[in-house]
Amino acid sequence: MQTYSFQPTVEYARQLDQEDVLAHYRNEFYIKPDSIYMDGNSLGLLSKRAEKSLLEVLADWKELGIDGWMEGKHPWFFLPETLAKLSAPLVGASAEEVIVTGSTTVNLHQLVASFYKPEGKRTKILADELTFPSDIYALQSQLRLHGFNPETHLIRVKSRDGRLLEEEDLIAAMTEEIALIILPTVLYRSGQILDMKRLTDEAHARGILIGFDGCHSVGAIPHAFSEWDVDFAFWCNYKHLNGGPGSVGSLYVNRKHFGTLPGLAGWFGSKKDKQFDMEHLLIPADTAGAFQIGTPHILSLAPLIGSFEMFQEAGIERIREKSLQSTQYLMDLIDFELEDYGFIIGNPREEKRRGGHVSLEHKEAARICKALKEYGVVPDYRAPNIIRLAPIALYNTYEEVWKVVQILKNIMAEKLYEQYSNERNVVA
Ligand SMILES: Cc1ncc(COP(=O)(O)O)c(C=O)c1O
Ligand SMILES: Nc1ccccc1C(=O)C[C@H](N)C(=O)O
Repeated sequence: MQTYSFQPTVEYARQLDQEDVLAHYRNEFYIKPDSIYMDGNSLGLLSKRAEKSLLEVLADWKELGIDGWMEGKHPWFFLPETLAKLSAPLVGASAEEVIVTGSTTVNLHQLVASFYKPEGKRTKILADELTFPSDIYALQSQLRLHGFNPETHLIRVKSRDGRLLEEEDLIAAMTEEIALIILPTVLYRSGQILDMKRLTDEAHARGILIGFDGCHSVGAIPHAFSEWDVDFAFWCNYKHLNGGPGSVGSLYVNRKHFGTLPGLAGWFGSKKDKQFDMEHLLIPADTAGAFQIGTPHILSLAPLIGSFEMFQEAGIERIREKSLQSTQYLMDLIDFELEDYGFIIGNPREEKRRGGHVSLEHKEAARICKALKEYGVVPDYRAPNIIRLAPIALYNTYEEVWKVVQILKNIMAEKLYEQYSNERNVVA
């Protein structure tokens, strides 16, 4: 890639597209004509390879029935492990430390049930006030199961500005009353990346275990969970990883914790060769596979085969490089074109603190999003005032980014958003 040096012209967007080493991946996705999809951070688009692997698994079911478990093109019995091997490099882990299973919220429940061990004064869980609500609900219910009051035992670190979290504030809250810390890798609204290494070091220096919710980072930025010595993590595969609505999620358990009994046990956590002995004594896998519960959702795993292959081929470093450049380009265009219209860029500007989406704030955000949809752009809205825009490295072009800003400028200049109510729809 040439050095990036912002110019506002469409010719410059086209030049960036010509230099884009990942450009050919766009043809591998189903892209709706006359629509610009900027929502791959919420639900990634379908790729032809994901469709193909799903159809292959369906064909195995059609042909083989029960024998698909061991004899299919992608033997179902090992699919969570096969997919773990393909995706472990995305989080900087070994294959055994990852398993593709459950969903984000279920995996959080499993990991808290396994690693939250209140003892003496150390009984509280530390999280933050900006985290995704499902995580908070899960933590509150886990505390209740242990007989604690979430009001006193779930500590939510405050944000100074309602957008970002300061690592110092998180560290200051790591007191001797904290047994476990759960934080996002990337915040779902502002797109801020937390310094996972620093937070892990500080937690461990105080004898606290730490786990991360990687929903908004895995597939968008590189991670080094094992090198950073993170205790555990969990994430979904339907956003940046394009696994399809409700596709199976993933979890990571640091190998130093192998052997920890799963808090929520089930027979798919067994050692593979023991599972069908059907003994009433669980012999757990000696890998992250131990944290599986029941039968894998094979049809919701299948698209991940094709999708993960693409990530392996494209490489997360190249994906991050393009993502950084296209979000920078988007911010530069916003600064240049939309100065007069009351927008605030709410994500951090520094490369090492920003994830894969731009968080654009405006008091009319809900209806600006409705107008964007009407004019062919798919953004997403997060109440009360955020428009999230994610140029995705594998399928969005720089010219699309350029067009999005032109469309937005027209919506603002002509006040086209005024035709809509400034309220969210049922799903965002
Ligand atoms: C950061 C974060 N955590 C948790 C969830 C919940 O995931 P799921 O509904 O797949 O359990 C989401 C998205 O839905 C999310 O963005
Ligand atoms: N699971 C969903 C189902 C329906 C609509 C959106 C979602 C999301 O994942 C939203 C996303 N977690 C977010 O960051 O807002």
